[in-house]
Amino acid sequence: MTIPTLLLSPYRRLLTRLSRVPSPQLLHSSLPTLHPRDALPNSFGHHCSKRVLLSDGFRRTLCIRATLKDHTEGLSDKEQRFVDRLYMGLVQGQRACLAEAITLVESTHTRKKELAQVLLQRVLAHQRERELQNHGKPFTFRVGLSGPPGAGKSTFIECFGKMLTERGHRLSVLAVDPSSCTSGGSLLGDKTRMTELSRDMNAYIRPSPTSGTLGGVTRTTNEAIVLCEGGGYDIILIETVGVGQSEFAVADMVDMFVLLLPPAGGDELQGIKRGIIEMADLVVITKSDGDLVVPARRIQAEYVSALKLLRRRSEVWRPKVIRISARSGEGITEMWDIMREFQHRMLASGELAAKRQTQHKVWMWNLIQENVLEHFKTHPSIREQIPLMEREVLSGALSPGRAADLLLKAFKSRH
Ligand SMILES: Nc1nc2c(ncn2[C@@H]2O[C@H](COP(=O)(O)OP(=O)(O)OP(=O)(O)O)[C@@H](O)[C@H]2O)c(=O)[nH]1
Repeated sequence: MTIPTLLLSPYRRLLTRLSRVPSPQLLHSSLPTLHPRDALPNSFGHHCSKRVLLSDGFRRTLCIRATLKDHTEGLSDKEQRFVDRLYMGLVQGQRACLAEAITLVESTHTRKKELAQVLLQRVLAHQRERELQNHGKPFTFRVGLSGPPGAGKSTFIECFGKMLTERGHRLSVLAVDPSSCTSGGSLLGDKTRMTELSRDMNAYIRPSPTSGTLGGVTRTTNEAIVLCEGGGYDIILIETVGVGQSEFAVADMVDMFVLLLPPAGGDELQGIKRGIIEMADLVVITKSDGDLVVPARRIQAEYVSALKLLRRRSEVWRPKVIRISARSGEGITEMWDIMREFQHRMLASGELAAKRQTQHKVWMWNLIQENVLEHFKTHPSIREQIPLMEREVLSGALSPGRAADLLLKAFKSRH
C-alpha cells in the first residue's frame, strides 16, 4: 500500500515548491513513493521523510508533514463530522465545544477514547503551528496550585482570576479532585466556590475527575490542558488539594508549581508532604491580614530558611516565599509579577521548552504504565489467580516476591 491519496496533496505541493528552487532541481523521474510506515508520529502530526535525487546529483532528505489525515482513515463519516465539529468549535473558542471535548477525553468508552485521540492530535498540531509562529516558544502558561483544605485556594483563585481576565488574559481552572472518585462528590471545581469567576466569559472552570488512579489524573488532566489551550486559554491553573499523591502528578504537567499555605501551626500543615515543598517554585502564605499578619510573617521566615536547604532545580530560578491576602487583595499583583518573571526567565533560558518536552515523555510513560498494569490485571490467565495469590501472601504461605514471579510467569507464558 502506498501513502493514502489524501496525503499526496501536501506532498505534491512540497515537491513543487522544492522544484521551484532554481538550483538544484528536483528530478521528477525520481519521485519517491511514500509508504505509511515511513510516517513517524510525533506530538504535532505525522512526519514522512524520503531521500530524493536532485538534478545536481545530490540526495536530500525530503520531509513532509502528513497532517494526520491517515489518523482519521478509520473513522466513519459520522465520526469524522463529529470530530471536525468539535475541533472547529474548539479552536474558534466555543465553550460548549471545549466542554464536550473534555468530556470526550474523560470517556472510558473504547471508541470514544480513539476519537478523543484523533481530536487531540489535531489540537496538538494546531498548537504546534502556533508555537512555530512564536519562534518555537510555548505561548501558554501552565500553573499548578496546591494547598491543604482551607488554605484559601478558592478565595485566591477568584481574586487572582479576576485580575487576570481584567488584564486581557483568558484563564482556565482545572480542579483535580482525587476525592471525587472515592466519595462520589467533588471537593474542588465546584462552581459555588468561585461564583464571580464562573460567570466571567474569559474564565473556564472545570473539575477534572480522575478515574481513581494516578494514571487517571495524568491522562484526563494532561489532555484537558491541551484542549483548553486549543480553545484559546493562555493561562491554565490546575488546582489540587495538597494532601495526596495527585499533586506530584500535577507537578509533572505544569510550568510552575505554586504551594499555598495558611498561616497555621505545624500541626495543621502536617498533612502537607515534604516532597511537595521541594517541588514548589513559589510558596505563598495566604490570609496575611488582620491578626494573621504576625503568624503569616513567622511561617514565611520558616519557609525561607527551609527552602535554602533544598537542592536547586533550576539554573535560573530560586523558589521564593511571599505573603498575600485574597481578602484585601494585598500581594496579588506582586505575586503575578513574580510568576511572570519566572515564566520570562524559564522561556529565555530554554528551560521551559525543555521541561515541557520531558513532561511529554513522562506523560507517555505514565500512560503506558497504567495501560500495561490494566492489561496485566484483566488478562484472562491472571485475573482469577490474583485473589488467590493475594490470600497466599496475606497468610504468609507465599512471599510477595514469589507470588509476583508466579503471576508474571503465567502472564508471559500466555504472550
Ligand atoms: N482572613 C482571611 N481569610 C481568608 C482569606 N482567604 C480565604 N479565607 C478564608 O479561609 C477559609 C477557607 O477559604 P477557601 O478559599 O474556601 O479555602 P480552600 O483552600 O479553597 O478550601 P477547600 O475548599 O476546603 O479546599 C474561608 O473561610 C475564607 O473566608 C484571606 O485572604 N484572609
